[in-house]
Amino acid sequence: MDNVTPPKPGFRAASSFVYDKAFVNGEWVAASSGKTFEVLNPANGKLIGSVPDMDATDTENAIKVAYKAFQSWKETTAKERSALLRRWGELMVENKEELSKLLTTEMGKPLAESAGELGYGAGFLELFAEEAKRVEGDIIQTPIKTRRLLVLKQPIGVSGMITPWNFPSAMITRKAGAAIAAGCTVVLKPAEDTPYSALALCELAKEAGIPPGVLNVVTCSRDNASQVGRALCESPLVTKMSFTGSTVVGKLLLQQCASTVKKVSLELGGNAPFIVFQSADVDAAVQGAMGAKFRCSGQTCVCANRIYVHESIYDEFVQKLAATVEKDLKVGDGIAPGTTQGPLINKKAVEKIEAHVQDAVTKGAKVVCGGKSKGGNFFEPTVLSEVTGDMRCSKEEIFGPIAGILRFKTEEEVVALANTTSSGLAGYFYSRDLGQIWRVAERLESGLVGVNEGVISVPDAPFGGWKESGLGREGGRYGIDEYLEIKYVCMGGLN
Ligand SMILES: NC(=O)C1=CN([C@@H]2O[C@H](COP(=O)(O)OP(=O)(O)OC[C@H]3O[C@@H](n4cnc5c(N)ncnc54)[C@H](OP(=O)(O)O)[C@@H]3O)[C@@H](O)[C@H]2O)C=CC1
Ligand SMILES: O=C(O)CCCC(=O)O
Repeated sequence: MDNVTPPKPGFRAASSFVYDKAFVNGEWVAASSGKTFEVLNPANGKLIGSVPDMDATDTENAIKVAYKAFQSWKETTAKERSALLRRWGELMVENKEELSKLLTTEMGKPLAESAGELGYGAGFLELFAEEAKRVEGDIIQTPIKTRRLLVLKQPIGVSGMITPWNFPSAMITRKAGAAIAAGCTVVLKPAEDTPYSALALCELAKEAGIPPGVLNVVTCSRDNASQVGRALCESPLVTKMSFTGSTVVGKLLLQQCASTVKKVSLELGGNAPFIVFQSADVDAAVQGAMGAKFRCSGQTCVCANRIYVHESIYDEFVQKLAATVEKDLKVGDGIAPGTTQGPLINKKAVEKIEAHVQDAVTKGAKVVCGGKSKGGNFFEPTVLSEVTGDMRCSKEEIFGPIAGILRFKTEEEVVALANTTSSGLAGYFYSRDLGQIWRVAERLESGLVGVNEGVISVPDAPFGGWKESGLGREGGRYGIDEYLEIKYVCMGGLN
């Protein structure tokens, strides 16, 4: 593997954050095959650069490095790990402007959203810097006088991670921050579309003083993703696997992890209901739907997917949502000032959204606004009325800027409809009836519930899904548990 000299540390321009090698053992390395793959800007199709197309052999090498580093990293104190994580987070904030430009360039979301993601991502490092010091064991009351019963919490070991393109920075710190705080080491594969944000984070981790081998990033193309994933899932040296992405890939990785009985965290697809009850403040619900639906051009796993509106306020809601979409949303290159809707990630995503609109219209939905591609990877933010449960946009995760609006009559009916899917990530509802707020919050079958709020993610709260939306929790004080093993120690022979 040939090493390259990275640019000098300190505050710098976005272009100097473009690292074109993978990061293993604190060094910038090429793929052992010498192969690379191209990364394109989704807004204009222009080449950003090329990064190593690593394979199973490179991954196994990175795993060995991480395993070796784990032997010393697990012996560090929580205070030491905390200080390094805190500095890593501070560096993200200090370089937020330039990192945001890089993120927008490779992923497409508007600059303001990229800056928001950088702040959110740095927030996980701050949080886990604090939580590192709160990993505490227990001394249990003993039922036998000559014994003392202790519970220790220890780092689980080398943690494999696979992250998606929609949050190329925050999904890394949400996972790696928790693992490193717990005393684990990391081998991470970012998405093919967005390796640069991951590599920039490696440089900042190095600058923060995180030792070689603790954080390793293996880049690869979509063609190599399955062999890299398999190497992580099947390695006996990797004792934890964490994935964010589609449900279909999550299920595959879960099967692969069975061979070594790894602890697995999965953050998978959603199909979030967004319910507007009769008592709701309709204007507030419209604003909530704008955030829940159109953030990241609809490409988040917690985006509102099925918008159920009570029949008595249906027409008012549809008209107000469409008017707000037309007034407030501007499609364009995320780098351009004023853009609120960047491109979708690639052509395949645009084709999927077009197919959803066509399917809905064929089955009786009406296009209230939008509905068409705008060329390249751009798609008009779209509001569809008269949507029904048999349409693809109700049954599948849309992952794009289509707001499909369904009618309902009763609370009982809509809660049952909301819970009909195999997904259970996020759910939202607007109501001013206190009894209803408690009932519905408790009855929705999802890991996250927004009550009179459309954007609810914060580093401090647990994030994760029920049913086929996932396993485990990230963020908050719960996130670090995923990277810890519990050990019961029985001390006997005492008088
Ligand atoms: N929960 C969430 O936040 C996300 C949900 N999705 C859902 O998935 C749909 C498709 O998006 P897509 O990007 O294809 O999602 P994927 O699940 O394919 O991608 C997520 C990550 O998994 C990797 N990956 C893909 N196939 C494998 C494999 N066989 N073994 C190991 N790793 C693999 C990807 O690598 P590579 O990029 O190289 O393919 C990427 O790093 C979206 O429309 C959306 O519905 C997508 C992204 C995030
Ligand atoms: O789409 C995702 O996987 C992450 C959602 C971002 C968030 O709200 O944390």
